[in-house]
Amino acid sequence: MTFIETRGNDGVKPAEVTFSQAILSPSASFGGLYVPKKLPTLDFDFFKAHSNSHYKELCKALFEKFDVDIAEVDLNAALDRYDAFDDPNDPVPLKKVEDDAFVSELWHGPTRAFKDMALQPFGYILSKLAEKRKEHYLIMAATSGDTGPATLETFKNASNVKVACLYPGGGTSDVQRLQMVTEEANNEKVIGINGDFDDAQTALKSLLASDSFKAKLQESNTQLSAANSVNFGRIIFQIIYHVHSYLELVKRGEISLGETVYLVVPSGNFGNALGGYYAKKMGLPVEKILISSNINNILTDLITKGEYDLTCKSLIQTTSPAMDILKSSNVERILFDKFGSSRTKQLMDDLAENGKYKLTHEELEILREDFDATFSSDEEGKEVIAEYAKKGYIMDPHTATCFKAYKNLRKKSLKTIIYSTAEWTKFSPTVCEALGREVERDLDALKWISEKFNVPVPKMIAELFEKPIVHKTVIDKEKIEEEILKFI
Ligand SMILES: N[C@@H](CCOP(=O)(O)O)C(=O)O
Repeated sequence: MTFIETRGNDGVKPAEVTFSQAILSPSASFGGLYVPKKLPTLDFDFFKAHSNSHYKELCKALFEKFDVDIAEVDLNAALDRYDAFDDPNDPVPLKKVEDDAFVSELWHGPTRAFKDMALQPFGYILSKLAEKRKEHYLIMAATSGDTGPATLETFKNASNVKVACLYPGGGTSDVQRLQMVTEEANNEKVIGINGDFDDAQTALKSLLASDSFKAKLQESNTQLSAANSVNFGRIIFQIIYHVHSYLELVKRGEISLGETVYLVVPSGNFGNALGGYYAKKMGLPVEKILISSNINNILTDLITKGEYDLTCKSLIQTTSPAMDILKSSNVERILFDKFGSSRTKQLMDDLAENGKYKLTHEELEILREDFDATFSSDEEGKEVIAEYAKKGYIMDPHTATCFKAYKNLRKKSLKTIIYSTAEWTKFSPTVCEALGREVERDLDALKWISEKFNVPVPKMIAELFEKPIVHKTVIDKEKIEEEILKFI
């Protein structure tokens, strides 16, 4: 399997690269992204053969289909990281919350968010590749709260790798921030910026595309890669759990093989939704992917009106900070898949030059064949948290946004998989507030919810509040490059 570029080729970069090249050097021509040249197909026999497979076996089978240039022994070792999840036999539990709705809990890994599903094995693979090639990499990450901790965790003390993690100062939950600023590994640097996630990700993308920055890194014998979902190494792992959750429904007799389902995906940078889209395109029986957002609802506008307009929006802080994003990376991969590289480049150029683009009526119709979208306010999210807490199910504010999509967007009465992207423990004050109790400190909120609903607080979250703050740097975005170079 080779990978091609969403905005076409500039004649300087190779027009096609292998998987390992794409993940080590994820910046494609004209600031584009790498995508598979041709997606493999998953047929009825594949699904039947894997209806009882362990999650790791399914991963291996999917990697085989993608035919990527990663040694089997390394893939196996990477997948062994799922053994440290809450239940190694079932790393992605599926919980029934309604007769026709099932929550796929993607957060049972070490940092309690879905990012671990991809970043745990991806971190092993990337560091192993670097080691084997005797190369050294700076891995950059921009985070609105969950990617940062997961990146730091997967690469801590890894060989041949350093990490620079950018987070918006004041733009994450306390637990998310503590997960980052208490990280002690000496190959990692955490940098708060005076700005929002879009500023952090814009800085990351411009450094990825900057020849002068890369030349400066070269002086320290270092190359540049990224841990965000701009890197296809993240996306490949984010296809698998969609297939797994579907097969789990079949296994439980909730659906028969071939029956279509809805997927409801809380979305910011769109990597999780893209994984669902690729799974659908490869053959997973999915009726539609329903996108849920918070009031930073640019994805809703795109999918319902065909408009992507940054000029009339500014980023608003919400109680679901991981989705406080307006410049959503992976929409570009969908545009490429639907409309090809020259149209994608045109739309991305429009966005860069004018801050907006508009799809034609026909293009919108094509997009809506696979997607529909809606958004929830913080208040609506809290109502959902309270409603399901009464039934004994505690969820985080990102997952809560999904229920409006589940209730309002389905045109057919099909079974529905709702993706839960983070554990409630990362947002306990919001959950407490939703349940009618005001608390000031995370620790009090964690204790109260845990006792009242008999849900555990994982050790890594409880311990955070005792740990020393290691990373105190908070800078203006103009200083990011300088700060990173000091660390290399
Ligand atoms: N929601 C993310 C933002 C980065 O997304 P990614 O999937 O591209 O890494 C976060 O929580 O950091």
